[in-house]
Amino acid sequence: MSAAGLSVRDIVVRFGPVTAVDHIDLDVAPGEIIALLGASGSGKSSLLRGIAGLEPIAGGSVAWDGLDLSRTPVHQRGFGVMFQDGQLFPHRDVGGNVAYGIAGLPRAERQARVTQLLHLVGLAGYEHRAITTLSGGQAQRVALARSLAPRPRLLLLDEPLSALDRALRERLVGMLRTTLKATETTAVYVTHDQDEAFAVADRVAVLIDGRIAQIGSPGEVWRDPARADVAHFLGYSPLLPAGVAAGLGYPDPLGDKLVAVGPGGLVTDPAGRRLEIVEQVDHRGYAAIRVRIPGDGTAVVRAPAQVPETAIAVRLDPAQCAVVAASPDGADRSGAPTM
Ligand SMILES: Nc1ncnc2c1ncn2[C@@H]1O[C@H](COP(=O)(O)OP(=O)(O)OP(=O)(O)O)[C@@H](O)[C@H]1O
Repeated sequence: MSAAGLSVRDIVVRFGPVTAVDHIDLDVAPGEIIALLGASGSGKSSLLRGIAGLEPIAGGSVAWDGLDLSRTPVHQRGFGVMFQDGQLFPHRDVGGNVAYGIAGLPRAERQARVTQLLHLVGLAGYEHRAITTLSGGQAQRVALARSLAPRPRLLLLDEPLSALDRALRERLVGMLRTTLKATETTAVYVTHDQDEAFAVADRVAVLIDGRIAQIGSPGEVWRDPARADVAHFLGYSPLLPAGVAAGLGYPDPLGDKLVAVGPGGLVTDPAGRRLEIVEQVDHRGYAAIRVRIPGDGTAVVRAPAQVPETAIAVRLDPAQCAVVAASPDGADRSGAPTM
C-alpha cells in the first residue's frame, strides 16, 4: 500500500451475527471529499467508525499514506470526527470551543486560526458568544470550525446536518463544501440524503447492504446508475421493463434492461399514450400528475398546472431516464422515493 491519502482495504465490521460492513475497499485522495450515501442500516456509520478506529474491525486494513493504522488508537490517527450533534462545550464560549483542539499553539497563532475558521463558516466576530445562545445551524458551524482547527489529515463527518431542517441544510451544505475546500481538508461525509451527498462531494459511494454498489462523481452516478437498486435509491421511479417503456415511446431496443424514469422523465405530449390520472398535486412551479402505467404501478408527470381531465397523453423523455440492468429477483422495482 503506497497510495497517498486514505486506503481502506477489504474492511469488515460486524455486530454479533450482523455484518454491517462487508469487505469494502475505499481510496480517498488528499483534498478529496467522498460522500458515503445509503439508506438507513446500509453500513455508512459503521464504515466511518471503522475508519476512525471507533469500532473494531473484524478484517481488512485502514492506512494513511501507505502506513497501516489498523492498530493505531483513535486519537493517534490524526483524524477528526464530527457528528450530527456537534457536542459543543456549553461552559466555553464560541472561540473557546473552536480553540479546544489547538491549546498547544502559541496564543496569537491560536487566535488567528479561530478568527480565520469563524470567518470561513460565516460566523466572523462570534468569538465571545455563549454556546447556549446559538441556533442549531450556528452550533453546527462552530462544531465544523472546531473539527478543522487542529488541521486533521482526514475529517470524518457523520450526518453533520441531519438534525437541521431541510432549508437550513440546503444553505449549510454549500458552506460546508466551500470550507472543506478552502482548508484543503480530505473528508469522508456520511449522509442518507441524496441531494446533500451530491452537493458536498467530489465522489459519491452508494452503499447497499454493507457494500459499495457504485462509486463515481455525482454526475456519473446520477447519469449512469450501475444497478437497478442504485437507480431506485437515487430517486428514479418507476423502473419500467422494455415492453412498457417502448409503449411509452422509448426509442432504443433494450433487451431485458429496465428504463429508470428520473424526475421529469415522463412528459406530456399530445401525440403520446393516454394514461389514467390517479392524483394531482401542486408543487412550487409545477403540478405533479400521477398516472397509472398499464400493468406496472404509477408514475408522476410534471405539467405546468393541474388538468381538468381523467387521462393525459404522455411519453418518456430519454434524456431524463437511465437504462439499468434488472436485478435477478426484480425486488427493486417498487417503493422508490418519488419526486
Ligand atoms: N452498536 C451496534 N450493535 C448492533 N448492531 C449494530 C450496531 N451499530 C450498527 N448496527 C447494525 O449494523 C448495520 C449497519 O448500521 P449503520 O448504523 O452502520 O448503518 P447506517 O447506514 O449508518 O444507518 P443510519 O443511516 O440509520 O445511521 C445495521 O443493521 C445496524 O442495525
